[in-house]
Amino acid sequence: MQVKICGITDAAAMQAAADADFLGFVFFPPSPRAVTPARAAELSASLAGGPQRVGLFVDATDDQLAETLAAVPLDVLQLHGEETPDRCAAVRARFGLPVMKALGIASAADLEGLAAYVPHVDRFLLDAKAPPGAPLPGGNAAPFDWTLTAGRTIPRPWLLAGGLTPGNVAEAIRVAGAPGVDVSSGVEVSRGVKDPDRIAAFIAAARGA
Ligand SMILES: O=C(O)c1ccccc1N[C@@H]1O[C@H](COP(=O)(O)O)[C@@H](O)[C@H]1O
Repeated sequence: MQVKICGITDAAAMQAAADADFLGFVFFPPSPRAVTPARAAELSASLAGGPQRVGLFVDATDDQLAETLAAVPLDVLQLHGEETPDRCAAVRARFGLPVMKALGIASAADLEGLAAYVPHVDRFLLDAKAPPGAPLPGGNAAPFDWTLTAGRTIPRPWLLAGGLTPGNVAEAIRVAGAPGVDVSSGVEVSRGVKDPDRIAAFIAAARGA
């Protein structure tokens, strides 16, 4: 079971998430979890081995990606906007890093859309679609119907995201058949502020599922 804790902004959250497989830094300024590349580098400096560092970008330009990567070493690029398969291929080729493509899922038809991405991405992150009027394309504490992925073969490694919490993650894994999970809001005390105890509880619940 792979676990990603997304939207890390402080050292206490970094420490609590040290047992996760992936840590996410949000490089999308409108997010309450956004960090500068310099801040992410500072936080990363305390990481000896351990989780892979994921940079979350939303329709980023090559310049933004290059500037970020010049400041902070990242292991995975999470593309959480409207990036097309061709754009994923171009990012992967130019920056030489694994690409995790986030896609909003609301129906079985949305899952059919994964096929076009398969040759160009290394992993999927299946999230809810942003609720109407939401200011962010993700990180909205919104779940999708977990039965949509039940019994289906997803043609790449994948993480389940959207509205997960320490209290529902075990059930989500069971129903969705997910091999990994990703959380942001569900381990926060207030929007954008992570709670180390909830992070630890989430990792334990996911691993125990
Ligand atoms: O977390 C954010 O602020 C964010 C901003 C823009 C795009 C994606 C974002 N977060 C990602 O969304 C999933 C689901 O979040 P939540 O657990 O429902 O709050 C999260 O795991 C991030 O990968």
